[in-house]
Amino acid sequence: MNKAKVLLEALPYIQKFHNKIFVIKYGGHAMIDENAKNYTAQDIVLLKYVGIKPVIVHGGGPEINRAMEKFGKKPEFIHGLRVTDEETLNIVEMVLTGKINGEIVSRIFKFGGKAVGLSGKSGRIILAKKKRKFIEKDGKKVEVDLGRVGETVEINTELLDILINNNYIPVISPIGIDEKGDAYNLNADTVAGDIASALKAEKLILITDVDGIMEDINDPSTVYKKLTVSDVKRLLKEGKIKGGMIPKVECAIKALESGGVKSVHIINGKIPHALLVEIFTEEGIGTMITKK
Ligand SMILES: Nc1ncnc2c1ncn2[C@@H]1O[C@H](COP(=O)(O)OP(=O)(O)O)[C@@H](O)[C@H]1O
Ligand SMILES: CC(=O)N[C@@H](CCC(=O)OP(=O)(O)O)C(=O)O
Repeated sequence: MNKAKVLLEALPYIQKFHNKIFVIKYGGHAMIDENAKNYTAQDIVLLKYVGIKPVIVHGGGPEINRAMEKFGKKPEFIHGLRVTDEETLNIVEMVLTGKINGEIVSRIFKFGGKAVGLSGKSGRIILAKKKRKFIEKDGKKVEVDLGRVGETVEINTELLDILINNNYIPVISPIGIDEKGDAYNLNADTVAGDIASALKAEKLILITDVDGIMEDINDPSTVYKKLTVSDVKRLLKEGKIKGGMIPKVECAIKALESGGVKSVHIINGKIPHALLVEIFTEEGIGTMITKK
């Protein structure tokens, strides 16, 4: 394709999204190598340069697993949530806030962007409380103790508004704080959805390691380009959406139905510049979910 044509195709989208907030959740599975990390950071910087306001929420599940193993601890998950004892919480904060957050900030800086690294504790962005989790056992609902796993009580946008309005790119780790000042480990997808709703974001973009939501999880050619909330609810009921994709679509539904977010996108961070292709082309590259 003619290079100028490619750029011109982006023009209506650049106009449409000027000054709009995009919350981008950068998942641990998408942070695979230097190239993939560079593409994502470059795309975020370009979004900022064309007048979009990106806000980054990151995960880092695989790196937390590796760190836990180094400390002789075995990662354990219940319905996709990491069982988090005190020692694990320290490892989670060390890896997410202490390492990955700073790396993303540096990489954005390397490509010309001004990012500010924060945990959800900073400025009390994520007011959290302990999450109570119930599972089905022998046909009965029983409570399981996930330790220091939290859920959002409230997102405080004050600090984020200041940063966004002064042209910074906030980069947030999914650690919350409760009224007493205790820290909690939260699922990064859920946090991204909550922050997107609180900021009244135009888009919530989830960067992961699969091409989008697939009809058949083993066949990438079955990726859905566009889905509505009711399509997603049907796929959930049919058991076609599993594992780590469940919290993603749950937060997508919540952000679209009650958060005022216009669209949620699930894209593959391993594809070069997937973010730009999804946002600035008609056909996109991943799955776009809308309310109707
Ligand atoms: N219908 C589906 N379409 C695509 N992926 C699916 C589907 N159902 C389950 N998945 C799984 O969800 C995973 C993405 O979630 P997860 O591993 O938690 O990613 P991340 O670390 O990026 O948050 C995929 O790798 C895939 O195995
Ligand atoms: C409670 C809980 O499970 N928290 C997650 C936080 C990181 C995360 O969500 O990372 P990904 O997006 O890379 O999966 C965890 O400890 O792994």
